[in-house]
Amino acid sequence: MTTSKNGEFVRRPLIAGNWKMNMDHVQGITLLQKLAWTLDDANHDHSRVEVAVFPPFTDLRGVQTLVAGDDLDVVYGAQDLSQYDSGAYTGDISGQFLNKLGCRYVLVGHSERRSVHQESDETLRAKVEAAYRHDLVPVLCVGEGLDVRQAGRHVEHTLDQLRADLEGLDAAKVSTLVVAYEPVWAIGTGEVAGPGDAQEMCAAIRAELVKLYDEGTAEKVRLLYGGSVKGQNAAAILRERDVDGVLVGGASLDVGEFASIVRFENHLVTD
Ligand SMILES: O=C[C@H](O)COP(=O)(O)O
Repeated sequence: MTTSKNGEFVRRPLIAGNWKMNMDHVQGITLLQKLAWTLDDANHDHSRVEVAVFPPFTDLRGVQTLVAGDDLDVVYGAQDLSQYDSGAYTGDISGQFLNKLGCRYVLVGHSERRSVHQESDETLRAKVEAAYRHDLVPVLCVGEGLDVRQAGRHVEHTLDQLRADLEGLDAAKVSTLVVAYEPVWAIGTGEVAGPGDAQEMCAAIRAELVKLYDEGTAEKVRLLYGGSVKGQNAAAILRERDVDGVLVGGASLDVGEFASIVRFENHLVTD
């Protein structure tokens, strides 16, 4: 996490909670309400560290109503979107609908979409474009599996995904992008990549963005790490220069744990 001389963050950190297929719309509201109270009690400064949740589609209307009704500073996004805007695509959700539900972000290419739903880079590129068409900020997820890591090809593999999914996208759009590096072997396994691994990949991604675009653009892109992040390891990861936030799965379902990740600055000195 890069800070300027006066202690301000150069890029506003983003702490994102991906609820995956957990929390029905009633449970989701309760979870979000408790999170907001907990952060309020801790006097969390949302203008300094942004907090986003990614509930299932069926929760989004309830989340929108709660956020608007209680004037919460927590923002939210969807876990996926269709590459198409409307039409005969049974089961798919248009970015237009997500925009109307007040979503700021949308996950694109989460490893569970790539593996369970076989989403190709071509599809993901179209989804990134669809997100921008509907004023949603894509959180593009990239990362390698265990076999690739063991073969020592993790950087090459992850940068290949990045290039493929961003092909044709202009610098103005990319400057608002969020990229989440999630090594698949660390997702939901308790196996967390070390802060050094997170930094190595985030630095490589930023260097690649400089090559593809320019330094000014690359410096604006926020890079997150995801994979078994908990309250106890978040600060060490977030201390790394090129890591601008975290994408949290399991621990985002536990209010105390997630709030402690959001409040990582409290642990920066002691960890
Ligand atoms: O989207 C979140 C990631 O898949 C990480 O999940 P996890 O924190 O449960 O390992």
